[in-house]
Amino acid sequence: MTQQSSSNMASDLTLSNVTVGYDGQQVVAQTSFHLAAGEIGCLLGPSGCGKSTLLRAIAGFEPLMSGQIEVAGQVISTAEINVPPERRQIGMVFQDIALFPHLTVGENIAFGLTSWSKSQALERVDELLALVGLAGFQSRYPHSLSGGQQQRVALARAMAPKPKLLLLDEPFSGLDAKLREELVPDIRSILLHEEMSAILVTHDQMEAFAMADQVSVMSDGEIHQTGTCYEIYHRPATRFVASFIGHGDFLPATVCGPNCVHSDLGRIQGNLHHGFADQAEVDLLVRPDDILHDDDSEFVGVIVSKWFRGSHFLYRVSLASGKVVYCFASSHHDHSVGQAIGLTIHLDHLVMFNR
Ligand SMILES: Nc1ncnc2c1ncn2[C@@H]1O[C@H](COP(=O)(O)OP(=O)(O)OP(=O)(O)O)[C@@H](O)[C@H]1O
Repeated sequence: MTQQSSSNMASDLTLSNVTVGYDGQQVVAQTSFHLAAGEIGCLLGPSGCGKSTLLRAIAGFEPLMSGQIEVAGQVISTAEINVPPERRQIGMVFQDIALFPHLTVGENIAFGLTSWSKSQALERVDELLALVGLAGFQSRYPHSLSGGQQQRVALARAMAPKPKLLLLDEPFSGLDAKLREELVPDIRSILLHEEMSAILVTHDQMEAFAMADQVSVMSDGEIHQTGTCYEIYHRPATRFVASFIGHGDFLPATVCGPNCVHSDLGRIQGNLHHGFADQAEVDLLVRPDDILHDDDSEFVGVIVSKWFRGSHFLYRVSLASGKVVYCFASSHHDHSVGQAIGLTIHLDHLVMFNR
């Protein structure tokens, strides 16, 4: 069989009430999400929450206890059906890069192209090397490449046969922070260029934000929320998502109308209905970017700690009540711990949870 070199047809992925476990013990329970064709999804959560287990189930390495997985409308896993991994047309990239050390870069990338004609395989290798920024590296061996270059080759190898879906299991965690920051957006562009649907597993939210169109936030074997990066940060569906994503504090507050709340920050009028009853006692989520330093404001807080972040300062400030919150300030506003600074509140959509 010869393979056409036409562009990849991206596939969608649907998980419906998927439960997976080991030795009869559930590890991931009743998880559902849909990833549109050509999009990059992310499973984000703390260590041990079941991200890799779910990814391995999608790849076909773990059978389902119940539920269903579909790729491009075709059912590949249920409790009764388990299409073998090699017949799923799903590519994988792992944290431990695992290139074949005795094969050249070109041979590594061509490894899954045995059913392609030689000329098409060579063309595909050249195309991918150019795409991952390693044109001319065909004859090099893996040991002569940097970690970042090896990860690019691993990506090219996984993409070479044009899989329906690419699974990336913490592929950047072995790389240093600077390299990761450079590589992650590049890999996103490469996947978009190849129109390849992909799922990234990570516990690093900055990586998720830089890479994903859609993030599923997991804890203890459950997906708490699937949404865009903006949604999971600004509209967290659960307390766990609110605390796990970004910095933030919960302030005790009392509802004072359909889009109004009263707390230690005073009375705040939001711009969206929050859905809580009048006078309800709630916890209000306050992010660093909700409280800005403003020299002209009479509402003050006392700095209890500070971090210089280059473009800005992140302060922890104590309010009159003793509650401590984050405050965001431009990096020119270098104040000392113990100093009182003016604050303005920029909370327009109110995120609240029952107390
Ligand atoms: N082969 C296995 N047999 C039994 N239990 C397992 C097996 N693999 C994983 N587990 C357990 O399943 C749970 C979820 O593990 P999993 O590796 O899916 O989590 P994770 O979110 O990917 O964690 P990490 O980010 O640390 O890799 C953990 O409690 C783990 O100990």
